[in-house]
Amino acid sequence: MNIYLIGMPGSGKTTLGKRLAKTLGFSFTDLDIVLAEQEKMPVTEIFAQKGESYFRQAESECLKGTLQLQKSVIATGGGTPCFFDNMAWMNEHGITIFLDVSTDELVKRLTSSEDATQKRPLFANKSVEELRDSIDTMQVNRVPHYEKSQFRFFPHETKPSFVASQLKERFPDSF
Ligand SMILES: Nc1ncnc2c1ncn2[C@@H]1O[C@H](COP(=O)(O)OP(=O)(O)O)[C@@H](O)[C@H]1O
Ligand SMILES: O=C(O)C1=C[C@@H](OP(=O)(O)O)[C@@H](O)[C@H](O)C1
Ligand SMILES: [Mg+2]
Repeated sequence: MNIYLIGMPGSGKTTLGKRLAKTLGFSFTDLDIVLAEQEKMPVTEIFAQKGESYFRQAESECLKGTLQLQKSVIATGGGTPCFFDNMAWMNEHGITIFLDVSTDELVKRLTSSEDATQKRPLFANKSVEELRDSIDTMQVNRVPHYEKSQFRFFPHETKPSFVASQLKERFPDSF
C-alpha cells in the first residue's frame, strides 16, 4: 500500500513525506525527483525546454509507475491530481492525503529564504503580490481536485506521529 501526499506547492508534501516515511518504516519517493532523473534534467528545465503539456504527460506516466512500489510515501507535484485521471487513479491504488494550507501561509513559506522557490517554475521571478495572486487562483482551480482525497490535514495536524495514528485508525490492517 502506497500513500500519496497531495497539495499546493509549499504545502509540505516533500517535508512531511520524508518524516512520515521514517515514522511508518516506509520508503520515500518524490515524484518530481523521479521525473527529473528519468528526463535527465531538473523540473524547471523540463518546463522550459519541453513545455508544460510534455511535463504533465510524463508526470502522469511516472505516477502510474509507482504501482511497482510497495510501502512508499509518495510526494506528488502540486499539479499531479489536476490532470488526466491521476486523482481517481491515486484513490484507487493507494491512500491519499491532502495537506490543506492557506494562501497566506503558502506565501509566507514560499518567500522564506529557506525555500527554493526559484526551482518552482510556476512561481519563478514573481513579486510577492504576483505570487499571492497566482496561488489564490491555483487554490480555486485545484482544491476541487485535492478535496477528493481520503484524508485532509491542516498545518497544525501534520505531526508525523499524528498522521500515522490517523492512518492506523482508519486502516488497521495496512500498517
Ligand atoms: N509544516 C510546515 N510548517 C512550516 N513550514 C513548512 C512546513 N512544511 C514545509 N515547510 C516549508 O515550506 C516550504 C515548502 O515545503 P515542501 O515540503 O517543499 O512543500 P511541497 O513539496 O509541498 O512543495 C519549505 O521551505 C519547507 O521548509
Ligand atoms: O504545482 C505545480 O503544478 C507544480 C509543482 C511542483 O511540485 P511541488 O508541489 O513540490 O512544488 C512541480 O511538480 C512542478 O513544478 C509543477
Ligand atoms: Mg515537493
